[in-house]
Amino acid sequence: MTDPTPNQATTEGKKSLPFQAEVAQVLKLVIHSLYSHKEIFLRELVSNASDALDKLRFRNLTEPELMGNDPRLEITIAPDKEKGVLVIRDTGIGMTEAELIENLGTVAHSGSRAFLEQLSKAGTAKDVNLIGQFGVGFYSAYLVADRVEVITRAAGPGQRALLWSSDAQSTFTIEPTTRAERGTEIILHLRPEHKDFLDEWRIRDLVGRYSDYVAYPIKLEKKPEKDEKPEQPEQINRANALWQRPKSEITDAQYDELYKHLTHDFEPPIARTHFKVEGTQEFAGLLFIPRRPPFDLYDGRKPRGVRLFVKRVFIMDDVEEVLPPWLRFMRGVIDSDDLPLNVSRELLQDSTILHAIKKQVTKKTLDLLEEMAKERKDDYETVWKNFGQVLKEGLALDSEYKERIAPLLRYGSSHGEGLVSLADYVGRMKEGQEGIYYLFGESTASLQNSPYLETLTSRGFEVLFMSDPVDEWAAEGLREFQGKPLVSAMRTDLKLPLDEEQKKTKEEASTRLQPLILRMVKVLHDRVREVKVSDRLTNTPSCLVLPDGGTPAFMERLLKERGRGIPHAKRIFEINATHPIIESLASLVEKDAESPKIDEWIDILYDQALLTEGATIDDPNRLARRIASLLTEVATGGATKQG
Ligand SMILES: Nc1ncnc2c1ncn2[C@@H]1O[C@H](COP(=O)(O)OP(=O)(O)OP(=O)(O)O)[C@@H](O)[C@H]1O
Repeated sequence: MTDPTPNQATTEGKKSLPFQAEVAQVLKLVIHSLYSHKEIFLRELVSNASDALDKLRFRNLTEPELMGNDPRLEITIAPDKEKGVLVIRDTGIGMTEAELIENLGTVAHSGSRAFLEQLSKAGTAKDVNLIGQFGVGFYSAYLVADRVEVITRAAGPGQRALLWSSDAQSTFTIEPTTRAERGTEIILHLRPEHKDFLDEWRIRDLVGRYSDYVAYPIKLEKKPEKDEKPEQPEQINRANALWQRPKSEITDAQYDELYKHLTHDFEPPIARTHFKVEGTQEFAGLLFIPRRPPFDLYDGRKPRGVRLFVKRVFIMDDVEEVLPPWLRFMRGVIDSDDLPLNVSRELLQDSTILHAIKKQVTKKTLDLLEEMAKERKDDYETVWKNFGQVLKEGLALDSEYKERIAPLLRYGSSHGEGLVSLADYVGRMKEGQEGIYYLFGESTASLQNSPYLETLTSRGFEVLFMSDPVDEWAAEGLREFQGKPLVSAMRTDLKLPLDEEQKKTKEEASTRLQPLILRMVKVLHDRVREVKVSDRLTNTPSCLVLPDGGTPAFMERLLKERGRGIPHAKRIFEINATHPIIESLASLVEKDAESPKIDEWIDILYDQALLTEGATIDDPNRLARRIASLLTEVATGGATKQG
């Protein structure tokens, strides 16, 4: 490091000093960068001003002479279109000469050093884009200005005002100047192509976007036109970081107002949690659950809605940086005191601080949901109806949180109307019941009449109804609850307990129906994996059940519609030995194995089972013709030929 030597006086009282080599390097990059977000300069300079005000307020506690009789703590932005100059002024701590040289002539602070390390790794100029990923504090002024002047006067009696100036070549100058009040003024001589930063609306927009919650008032000072009277500067930020204040001081209406401001929702949120985490990382959080689903919940774009602030300065609003994707419906604010302001998105992703924050925020969100589920059941049902689908994704995506998500799940059930929790279910389980039965299909209404329920409900076993596309995947992720496995009522391995009598009857039926089973295998061999006697049916003649690892028909169809078709696993065709159709068919096979009716009926039974399973049939017209012909036959009591 080369220490600048403050002894090169040129004209009276004016010193010209070289920048430290690293600063020169940063400046060169800033100036030549093609970085598209040049606007961040304002955020950086306002944040420096806010830091300077923080420092003053803090030191003034023990050195009240610093503030003296000027209690103003504020930031002013003053555009001057005539001169092409933008001024950012604060009434903060200011800088002494030594500080000015140290702070604006060397790279001593963490951000820029890390930036330079990144650069040396990436190989100098080739990666000018890096600058885009990285704020560089004060030097970002040169993104838009070709010359920057800093007028500063350190707080406290007896301090001199100084003017620092540089056009970002290899040197800067310092000279005495006049300034009546303490604080710092950054004067940006904007390059011609960046004169738009002098527009009032542009400044308002940028302050609103990045610095709305900076704790001090940010005022816009308008230069009066020739014949106009000067106006009082107008405050253009809210300066009210509600989340940093104690809960006891905040009303519901204030919380709701902030929520509406952040989300543009016209309804208040259904729930909120406001917390401060202290310890290794310090941050404040204020999270809301919207009453209705935000429009971007399923559109595949990165959801935005939880804003990350560093010391009240907005950094980004990528929900997924602070919460897992299955909590993407949350809205609100996280404000860290530990993250560096000028950290890049890429660095953020690797940041251990951010990982720790994400864990805590996830925990706080789950705490809120749990509390609602226990204490505000009706509201929780609304939350569940709106966001349950998203929350369930967590079962498959994040095994770490499975145990916490499981008690929050709610399903329709054969037990009756309304939603039930897994804990309710387990509490009602029958003796000898091995698992938590569930049935997957298009809607609760269609599931209620499903043949797959027949035996289960007749034995008094409750069955959960799952009708979200994500359910199958989620149930597989969950696998069990309180030691009870989740068992699909459609699966082949249902393992219903059979008593000796039932076992005997089933074996006898299998033997008795063997010729029919063989015939069915012959007719359906390319469509089903196996034909067997069922122990799950009571009123329905036949059904299709899933082999291990098979995907339910509804899901297969959905995936196909989304262009992500998967191979179809052949089903097991189960027949109900006591059903009159099966009995008649079996005796027909015995008496008249040549009858063309046999194969036709088998086809019809198969198509019917497909419909019950929720699948589509290849040729609905053929099925319709066959049913019509069967009915005609019954109606006429004769032998009409089928087509
Ligand atoms: N408005 C100001 N008033 C007083 N001091 C300032 C002001 N602006 C900058 N400084 C001083 O200059 C230093 C360098 O500023 P710069 O923005 O480059 O980095 P930083 O703010 O220290 O670092 P980082 O941006 O990583 O937080 C600051 O640490 C501060 O001491």
